[in-house]
Amino acid sequence: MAEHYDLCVIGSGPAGEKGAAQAAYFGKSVCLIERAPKPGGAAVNTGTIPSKTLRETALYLSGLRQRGLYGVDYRVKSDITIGDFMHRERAVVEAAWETIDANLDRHKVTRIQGAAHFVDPYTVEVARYQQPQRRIRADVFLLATGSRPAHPPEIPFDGRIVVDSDDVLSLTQIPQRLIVIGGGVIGCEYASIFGALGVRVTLINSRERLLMQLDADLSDALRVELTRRMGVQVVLDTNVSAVTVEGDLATVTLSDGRALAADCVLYCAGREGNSEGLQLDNTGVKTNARGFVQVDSTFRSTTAHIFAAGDIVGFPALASTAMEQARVAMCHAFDLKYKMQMGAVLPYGVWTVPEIATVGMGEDEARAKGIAVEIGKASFRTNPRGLIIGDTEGFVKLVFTVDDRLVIGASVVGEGACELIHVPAAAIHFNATLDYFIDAVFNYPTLSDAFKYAAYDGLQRLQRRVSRSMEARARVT
Ligand SMILES: Cc1cc2nc3c(=O)[nH]c(=O)nc-3n(C[C@H](O)[C@H](O)[C@H](O)COP(=O)(O)OP(=O)(O)OC[C@H]3O[C@@H](n4cnc5c(N)ncnc54)[C@H](O)[C@@H]3O)c2cc1C
Ligand SMILES: NC(=O)c1ccc[n+]([C@@H]2O[C@H](COP(=O)([O-])OP(=O)(O)OC[C@H]3O[C@@H](n4cnc5c(N)ncnc54)[C@H](O)[C@@H]3O)[C@@H](O)[C@H]2O)c1
Repeated sequence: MAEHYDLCVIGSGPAGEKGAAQAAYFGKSVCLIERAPKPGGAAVNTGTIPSKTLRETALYLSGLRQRGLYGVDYRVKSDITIGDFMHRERAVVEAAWETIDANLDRHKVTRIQGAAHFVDPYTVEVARYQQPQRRIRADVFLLATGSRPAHPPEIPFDGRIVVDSDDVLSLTQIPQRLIVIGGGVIGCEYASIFGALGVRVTLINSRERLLMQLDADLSDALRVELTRRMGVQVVLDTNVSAVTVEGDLATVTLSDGRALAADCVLYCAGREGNSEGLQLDNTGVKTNARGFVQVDSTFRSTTAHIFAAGDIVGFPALASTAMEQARVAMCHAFDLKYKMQMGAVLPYGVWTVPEIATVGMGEDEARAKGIAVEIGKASFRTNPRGLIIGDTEGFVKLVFTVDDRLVIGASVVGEGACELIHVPAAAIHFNATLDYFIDAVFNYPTLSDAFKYAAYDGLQRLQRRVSRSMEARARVT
């Protein structure tokens, strides 16, 4: 006979864990099914936490973060092994497993290990390793099965020489030459990490800039830093026409005919939704061509009692948003009148070297939409804290409307960007104008203080606009 729960969650990544905890907190009986032996999904096991830990390790061991202080030759360790590189990653991942286990136990969530699929809209069957299948019935389902790296058939993935962002964590040695295909977030982050370790990295992107979703000045700053500080060769506006492997050597042929050789190729050009094994055709839940589940603004799928959150619904596909989407979904599923919508102001952090973070509307997007905006910028070069920590290339940028000086966007490039961005995020949430940054007092010496100088710069740019239009009017009359 099938067991029955108020809620059945499939997947224990950020969306599954937080959705389960949300419903359980409000007294619902919850069962969580996870096919992997450990919880946490891509965020803990293959994506966010491993890559961010490796970044810290690479920055520490290479001494890159301190080179602004002690010179370009500064190094903590010269022969970095894969063991050095991976040691801390394992420790952090294991600590994250414990945190998730404790959270689910505290909320009395029933855990089942196995791969779930639907047999009808209210019943899933769980295939378990060397154990009998188990049937679960529930009033509400949360699909939180995440995404996986896209594997185009023409790329000869072998998990050793041609790898995706999951396999890269199992490399047995640090490559000497690495080709990264894809200048999106994953490609740029791993190019930074391996570049910091001293690996000869070539980063290939089919688009004309890295991280096309960012303002051009931000992605240009990243390209310049990758090239200048880490010797990464950035190839833009170029497609890959073939990847071949012979012995221990990979060759990547570019659309312009060039052939590049390397001992490792990391392919990271997009992800697709983990929906195909769920047998959603037994439920009426609709997906798109890339396997992402269609949901409305409450994260309800095309079948009323089945919700979906996190990477399985596609954009923005971040751990940060996955958790919130799942909480919102559960509030609607059980009418909890608690958190009925996502926050409107979503920060976005990219853990490249340098770190980049944005919030709200970018300058380029605002101008493309015909919104009259001005910007204000301040460099870490003239910021005392920037000088102290040796980050003189970083900067902050505010985007605001010309008419009423309403701050609609902000970005930060440099040390601490992903933390600093929460300052303008709060300002945008509370509809602050530029005057907030003019009036606020910031600790000294801090990088946050740069926002005040960005606001001053914004005022000066506004003033120059007024002067220019007065001069133009004077010329006409
Ligand atoms: C390299 C990399 C770096 C990243 N860095 C960041 C970052 O810095 N910041 C950020 O916010 N986001 C980052 N992300 C994105 C983030 O990891 C994902 O957005 C997040 O993990 C999505 O959470 P989720 O719960 O939707 O899915 P996942 O974390 O993918 O979890 C889904 C779970 O469902 C399980 N599952 C799938 N199918 C079944 C089934 N049929 N039965 C049972 N279980 C099943 C899987 O085993 C998995 O454990 C990164 C991703 C990658 C790949
Ligand atoms: N810091 C973070 O928040 C973070 C970090 C990593 C991943 N993620 C998540 O993972 C998702 C997937 O990231 P991604 O980098 O794999 O994909 P992406 O879609 O962000 O970027 C893919 C890039 O590869 C390029 N490309 C595609 N095919 C190519 C080819 N044949 N040759 C050369 N270039 C090619 C595309 O033009 C694009 O610029 C992100 O959208 C994000 O949601 C987030």
